[in-house]
Amino acid sequence: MSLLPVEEAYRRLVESASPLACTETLPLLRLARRVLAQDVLARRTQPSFDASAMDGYAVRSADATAPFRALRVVGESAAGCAFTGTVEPGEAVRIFTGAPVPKGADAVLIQEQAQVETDGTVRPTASVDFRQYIRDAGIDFIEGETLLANGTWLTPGAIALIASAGHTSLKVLARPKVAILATGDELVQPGEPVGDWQIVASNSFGVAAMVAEAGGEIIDCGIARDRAPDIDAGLTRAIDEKADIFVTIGGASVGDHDLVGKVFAARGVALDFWKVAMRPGKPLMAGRLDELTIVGLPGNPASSMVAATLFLAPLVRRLAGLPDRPLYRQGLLGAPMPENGMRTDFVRTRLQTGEDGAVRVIPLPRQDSSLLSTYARADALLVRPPSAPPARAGEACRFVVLDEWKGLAEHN
Ligand SMILES: Nc1nc2c(c(=O)[nH]1)N[C@H]1C(S)=C(S)[C@@H](COP(=O)(O)OP(=O)(O)OC[C@H]3O[C@@H](n4cnc5c(N)ncnc54)[C@H](O)[C@@H]3O)O[C@H]1N2
Ligand code: MOO
Repeated sequence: MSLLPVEEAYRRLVESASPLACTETLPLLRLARRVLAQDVLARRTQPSFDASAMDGYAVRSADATAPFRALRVVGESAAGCAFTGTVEPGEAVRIFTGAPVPKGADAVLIQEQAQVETDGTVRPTASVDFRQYIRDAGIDFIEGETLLANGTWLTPGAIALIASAGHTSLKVLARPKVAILATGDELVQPGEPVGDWQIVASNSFGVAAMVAEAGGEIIDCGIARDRAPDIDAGLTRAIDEKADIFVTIGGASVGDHDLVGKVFAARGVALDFWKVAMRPGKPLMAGRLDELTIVGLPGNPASSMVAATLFLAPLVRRLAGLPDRPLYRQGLLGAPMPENGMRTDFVRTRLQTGEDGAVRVIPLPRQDSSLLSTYARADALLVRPPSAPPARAGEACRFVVLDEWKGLAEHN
């Protein structure tokens, strides 16, 4: 099989995917980072009464025009406790922010513009306009109004709006379930004794963190030995647990112990592609087994993380119903780059924002795909297209931010 261009692999694996049909009903405190699976209509009007926007006095605006006369304070309206009488000419009602404006009053005189006399009356020191500092009933929303449409990504603001509109729980899209299986005789779980020739399985944890951030739910299938029945059992578990995506790590290349592809073939996985023209991450595999999407990540740590960044995380976001996040950004090369080979090179880099506001993309010194120390230090992947000619520092380039929080908080 020839190497598939990165863009074509993205089209096939990510762009062809659509949000899951599964929904669940969740309470307000669990709605963060979810996507609505229903329209949200206001169950009430907010505010349901004319409310004061300031602390002061509810007055008739005609009474607050020069020459100012003292007004008799006939009561108090506080938030949650209304004055039920009527403000007559020459009268005022002490009022606080959020409190109902009493009948008769048509403006709020802020207390900074009210002189309290020794006899308890108040004298305006400035005029107030008709309806000044009054929030009209329904100014935020009106009962029955559609506030949020099906498919909306629930931001903290949206969740507050939902609560205000009188809802306690809502229907949202289920999170895609992503089963992750590490493969390899050399792997031990973190915390287990590491024997001769062994290493700690690390990729599954990096990939799981990425999947969770993209809105997925993890099914940890642990480590499979380099034996077909072990890998097969992982796949069976993914199916039994109704995973939407089955991710394998390692065993994707051409070695005698790289069995993932063989197991998939034996199980009837329809392989869409194997091997993408990228470095690192070349032996990436994608296919389907009925409703299950299969993603075979390469084992080298940087390879699996880069492939997961470019394909798996966007796929999870798609299934979760989240908006696509633009992967590629523009910057300037922070160092000269040599001519590139046939695969798109994703170079682990630091980002630096100059005084001119431009983001400079600076390659880290050691790029071997086994190096997690380099990967973890990187902010971004510099994209070097296939066969790119040598480039000078300062030339325009594209890069992929590895972690939105780290990458953008520090550099945009
Ligand atoms: N003759 C060839 N050899 C290789 C080729 C090739 O085209 N021809 N491709 C190379 C490339 S590129 C990559 S990438 C690797 C990927 O190989 P696999 O996907 O089969 O990965 P493994 O061989 O299982 O492991 C590679 C490496 O990564 C370590 N590993 C595996 N899983 C984990 C894990 N969960 N956590 C941490 N580290 C892991 C493993 O111990 C190996 O050191 O193949 C090249 N070879
Ligand atoms: O693609 Mo491999 O990922 O070059 O190390």
